Formats: sequence, structure tokens, C-alpha cells
Amino acid sequence: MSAARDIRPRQDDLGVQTQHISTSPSASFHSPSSHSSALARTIPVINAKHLKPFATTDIKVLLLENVNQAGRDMLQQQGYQVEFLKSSLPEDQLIEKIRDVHVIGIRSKTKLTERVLKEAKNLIVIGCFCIGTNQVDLQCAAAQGVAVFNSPFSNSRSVAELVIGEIIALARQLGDRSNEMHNGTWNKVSNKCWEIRGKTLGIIGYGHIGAQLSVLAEAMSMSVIYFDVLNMMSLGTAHQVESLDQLLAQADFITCHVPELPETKGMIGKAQFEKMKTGSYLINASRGTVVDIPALVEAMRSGRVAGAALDVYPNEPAGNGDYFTNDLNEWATDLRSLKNLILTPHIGGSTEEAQSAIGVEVAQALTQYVNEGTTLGAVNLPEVTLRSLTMDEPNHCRLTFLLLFLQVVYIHKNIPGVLRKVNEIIGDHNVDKQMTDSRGDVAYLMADISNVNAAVIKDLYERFESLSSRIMTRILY
Ligand SMILES: NC(=O)c1ccc[n+]([C@@H]2O[C@H](COP(=O)([O-])OP(=O)(O)OC[C@H]3O[C@@H](n4cnc5c(N)ncnc54)[C@H](O)[C@@H]3O)[C@@H](O)[C@H]2O)c1
Ligand SMILES: O=C(O)[C@H](O)COP(=O)(O)O
Repeated sequence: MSAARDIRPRQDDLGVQTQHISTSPSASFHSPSSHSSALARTIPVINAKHLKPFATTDIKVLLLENVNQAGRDMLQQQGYQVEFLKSSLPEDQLIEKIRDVHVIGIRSKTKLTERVLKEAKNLIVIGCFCIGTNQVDLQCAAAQGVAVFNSPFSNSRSVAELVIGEIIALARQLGDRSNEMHNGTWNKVSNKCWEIRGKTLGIIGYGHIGAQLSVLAEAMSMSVIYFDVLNMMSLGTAHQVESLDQLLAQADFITCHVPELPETKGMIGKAQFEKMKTGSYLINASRGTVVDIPALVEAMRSGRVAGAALDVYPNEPAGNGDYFTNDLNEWATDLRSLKNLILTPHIGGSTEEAQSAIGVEVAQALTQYVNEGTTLGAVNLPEVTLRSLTMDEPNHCRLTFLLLFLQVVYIHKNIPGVLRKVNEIIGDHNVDKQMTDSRGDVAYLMADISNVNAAVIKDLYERFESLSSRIMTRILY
């Protein structure tokens, strides 16, 4: 982050210690360190996190699931209080922890359900350090004014490369030959081992990963067809088919790259396996619910499916250790008994390159949201940004002795008449910029206000908070 975006009190470019103005009648100036408590004493009924002068050192961040070092470093460099855990947490422990934090960073395992989010009284933002956001109740988060960010494509290439490796490994039964050699058996065979050149790859879901994979597969002389609910631009000579059934009937290798949605749950089940070519292959590196595992077991036993690779499962553990127990998944023994079945522990996006890129991307989005209220890239709120002139000018500090520059972030219900009321509140002030946008039931408004006397802050905050449309008010200064 550039220094200009860091609105912490600091030895600024004017060469003086920037001071905050307190609304306390008995104390006009406080150092940044003493200010918070003075304000909290003066205005005990107001949630201090939204009202007191913004200090990154007040921000508590909880990072779960071994978020990459690059992202952790960026958040720590902001001055935030960062707690880091290697694994996910069971729901009850998560609830205990989340009550206290302003920011939570997770990957694909941590379930932020309505029950958890309702307890997250201080939470302002969630960072999914991955692509998928199905583990978060996005609507509930939005309704609470909690922004959610992810990294939409930083691990796409890693997944696509894994799938290419698996296509060759399945076609040549590499997993079985390797296991046999590990067990001391020399088993040189060519029966039902194939080149992939000239074979047809069927991609279900032609988004970031599917499209990337399409290019790599064509470079190895495969023909590519794909099925997507949207009309997608074909890359190379790939072509879109009109139905899933068409893809199932034509492809030699089928690979799933759809998000977890109600309509993708069990998308590949008994009926779909019956429509696949005999001797075809299936790969699932999307979400565990997309493929019906008992139906896959049956299709492999019958020979309809000659091989499969699974990277994702309906129930995945919180951390590393024992997994394939029948207690958790009744099909575990069946899967382990099958030949030419590659099982990996959800490593599609687990490369050094992907993880550090995700770390940086999501940490940056979180920082911009926490420090400036910018929602660019949010997956559940309208995207609003307000680059203030004040912050772009390196020699301009946000706060001078009696003239204050502040930013209002008002997250509210998307109902008629709100803007009129907002403008009644800020209309008498010097509004430099104002932006608002809505997404479904929630709207997001940002306003830069300058030349405000510090005493006005409490009044502004209380008036915003009293509006019936209010979801969350933040005043950054
Ligand atoms: N194994 C891993 O480690 C790993 C890594 C990254 C992503 N993923 C998973 O892969 C999924 C896909 O990633 P992406 O980046 O390509 O997502 P994306 O959003 O770019 O693409 C998904 C595509 O699926 C299409 N789609 C949605 N519903 C569909 C349906 N019912 N039928 C056909 N197509 C449908 C969408 O239109 C879109 O084009 C993610 O949602 C995530 O769950 C897994
Ligand atoms: O959604 C994703 O990006 C992948 O499923 C990877 O998830 P992970 O970060 O938990 O490995």
C-alpha cells in the first residue's frame, strides 16, 4: 500500500506529529495513543469502532487456514493486530473468536454461516483467500453491512495445470503404475493406455479455469468442447455445446469447473454417467458436491468410467491429518479400492505462485476497504470507490488543527427516500465527493466532506445511525 492510503496518524509530510481532535469538552487535543480512551469515555453509548479517529492499530484481524505469508505481512505492515491460525475452526470456537474481530481471512474450509455471522458484532469485512465464496453466507453478510472479497483468478492457472497433469496421468494409468512400483511390482502394460493427442476434452464451466485449461489442452492437440450456462467466447478452436448431455456423449475426458450452487449440486450423477462414453474419464477439481461419489464408484466398477481424479470432497477436514474414515464418508473404502483413481487433498490452487498472489490481492482489497471504505472487487456489495484528492496529494494530511477532512461510509437498505435523508444530514457541509450504488437489497454510499469542525462528527454519526435505513455507518477521519 502506498503511504498516501494509510490514514493512520503519523509523522506526516509536514514534519509534525498529526493530532486528533477529541469531541471531549474537557480535552481539546490528544496524542493518537491517548485519544481513543478519551473518546470512548466521552461517548460510551456509541460503538467506538465506527466513530473514533481511524487508527489501523485498533483493527483486529483473524486469519485462518494458513493464509500465505505475503498477505499476512501486508496486513501486519498496516499496523493491524493480526492473529494467525494454521487450520480452520469448529463452529463454536469460531463464534468465540469472531466476536472480537473486525476482519476475518479464510480459505475454502471455514463456514461463515448465518449463525456465525450473527455473532460477529464487530466484523466489517471478510477476505476469502481463494476463488470460491460458497463457504460464506453472502446475503447475510451484506445484510449486516459486512463486505466480502475473494481472489477471482489468482489460482486459475494452478488448477488448469493440475488438470492437464491428471489427464495424462489417467490416460497412462500413472497412479497405478507408481503404486505398484512402490510396492515392488514391475507391471509393464499398454492395454487401455492412450495418448491424449486427438482426444476430446469436455469442460463443464468455461470460466477462468475452464478457459485457461482449454488453451493448454489445445496446445497438446486435444479437441475442446465446453458447456456453460452463459454464452462464452470460445478460445482457439474450442466450441460451446448446447447441453450437458451433448458434452457427456462426445467427450473422452470430462472436467468440472463450476461453482458450488444449488443447481450444480449432484450435477454429475447416475443419469449423467450413463450418458458418458464407455471408457471415458472424469475429473472434479471444483467442489465436492458437484459429483455424486457413490454414482462415480458404480460407474467405475461397471467400466463406464475408465479413470477419475478427485481433488474435492463433500466433507473436507479443517486441517491436515487423518481423513478417509468411513465415519465421515461412507464411500471412503470404496474409493480407496478403485484402480486408476487419483485422489488429492484439495490442492488445485495450492502452489507457491498462486498462494502468494492471492495473499497480496486479498490483503490489498481488505486494506483498501478497512482504511478507505473502497468496495472495488467486493462480491456481495455494490462496488463503490471515492479516491479523494486529499489522499492523492502526498503533502496533504487528512487532519489539521480545526479543519477536518472525513469520509462517511453509509451502508443502508435499498429503499426509497434514503438519499434525500442523507443529503439533509450532509447538505450543510462541504461535500467534495459523493458516490452511491446498490446491489439487491443493500446500497453503499461514500461521501468525502471537508472543512468540518471536529464537534460535528458525533452529530453526523448519530444522525446517520438514527435513520431507519441504516445497516452500518463508518466515519473515517
Ligand atoms: N480445487 C481447487 O483448489 C480449486 C481452485 C480454484 C477454484 N476451484 C473451484 O472451481 C470453481 C470454478 O472456478 P473458476 O475460477 O473457473 O470460476 P468462474 O466463475 O470463472 O467460472 C465458472 C463458470 O461456470 C459456469 N456455470 C455456473 N453454473 C453452471 C452450470 N450449472 N452449468 C454450467 N456452467 C455453469 C459459469 O457461467 C462460469 O462461466 C470455483 O467456483 C471453485 O469452487 C477449486
Ligand atoms: O476456491 C478456491 O480457490 C479453491 O477451492 C482453493 O481453496 P483453498 O484456498 O482452501 O485451497
